[in-house]
Amino acid sequence: MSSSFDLSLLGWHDRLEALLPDGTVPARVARVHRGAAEVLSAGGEHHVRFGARVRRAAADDPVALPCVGDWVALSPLDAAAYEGGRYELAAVLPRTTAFVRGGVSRDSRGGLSGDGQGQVLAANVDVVFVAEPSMRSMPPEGVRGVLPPGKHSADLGRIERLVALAWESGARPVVLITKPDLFDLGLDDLLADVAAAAPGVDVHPVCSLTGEGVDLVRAHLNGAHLTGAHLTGARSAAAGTAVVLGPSGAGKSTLVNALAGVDVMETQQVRAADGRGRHTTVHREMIILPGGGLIIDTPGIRRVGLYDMSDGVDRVFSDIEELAEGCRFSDCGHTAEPGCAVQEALESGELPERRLESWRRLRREARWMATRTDARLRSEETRKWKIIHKEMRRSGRNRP
Ligand SMILES: Nc1nc2c(ncn2[C@@H]2O[C@H](COP(=O)(O)OP(=O)(O)OP(=O)(O)O)[C@@H](O)[C@H]2O)c(=O)[nH]1
Ligand SMILES: [Zn+2]
Repeated sequence: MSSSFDLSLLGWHDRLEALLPDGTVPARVARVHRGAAEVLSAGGEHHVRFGARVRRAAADDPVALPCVGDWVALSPLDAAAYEGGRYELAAVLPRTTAFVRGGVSRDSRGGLSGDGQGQVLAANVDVVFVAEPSMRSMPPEGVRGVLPPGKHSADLGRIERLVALAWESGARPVVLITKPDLFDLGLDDLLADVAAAAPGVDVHPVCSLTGEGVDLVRAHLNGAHLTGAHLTGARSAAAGTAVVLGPSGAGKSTLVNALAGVDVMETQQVRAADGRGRHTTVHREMIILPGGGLIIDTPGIRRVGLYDMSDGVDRVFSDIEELAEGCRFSDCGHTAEPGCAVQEALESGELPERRLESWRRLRREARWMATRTDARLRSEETRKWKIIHKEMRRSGRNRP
């Protein structure tokens, strides 16, 4: 536990300095266990327990629980007070962005307001790389038969969903078209289609095998492209924090290896016949890149595609939202209503049918997710109270 870190390589910047309580030491959470965390401070790696204030806050609202990516304040402990640790985790510094599952909304100023039931999966992520392979052997869901040669099979709906999630978290999405070497013909078409599906989002091809485009990815992490409002005041060269989302076999681990310059993650040989990878496992939750910047990769983040994204959906489909403002009726369903600007755009070809359907599907899904999360939490709550009541009855019986 001795290697030390230059905190700016972990993304520490001046604005955070001002938020640090007196007498505490800054650190970044690399991993969380029950009631404790592994953190990186300038002095090295520490295992720290949550202090009383952190535990109390988390009992009121799980969103207050420290999570991977959090900047935290450590309080020194004297050796007698706590054997086995030199610090305790005294406070979580305000988050700039957060991947949250369930029960939390973002207020108008971008802050998080929990309803006591959400869970933060990763905090202070600046960039979300959405990896989509340039080709794959299987036709997209619902499409039967062999794909015509030269026509790409990128899943635009999936890209839209992941970009929506990125916006929802407060981070900036960047779409990476992986394995471009397997599909040079038609790559321009693919890039154009993806750009149309994710307006306002950078789209780059990146080949982890030849290294082409990897520097561009790195540049997004090294502050060269960091322009988000939440970063104003930050040193321009501050190292960025990223997550990589995308389907299994998209080449996420290979890309992280290429960025890190070493095999931090195990990748498997491509199955030559179909270009699809086999599932690979994660070995570390936070990968610190040599040139600065880091990648957070946790099981929770890997499943993030399943979670709530209602605001993000509105943003990724801002073109449709804008069109809808031109509809005659404010509650227009965009089907057969008179004066529907969305239908007009569809007829003129300005709006692809696929995109409107994707929007409808994701909105339905986001709504369904929200109700399902609520239902699950309600039943968990009921179960918890049943246990508590049972224990109260039992301890009542045992009383002399
Ligand atoms: N041709 C080519 N193959 C690549 C490229 N990048 C990755 N691959 C291969 O694609 C396969 C899958 O890559 P991984 O990095 O394991 O994919 P992943 O997205 O991490 O997959 P999961 O861990 O299952 O989520 C591996 O066999 C890689 O060698 C690329 O740029 N070009
Ligand atoms: Zn309409």
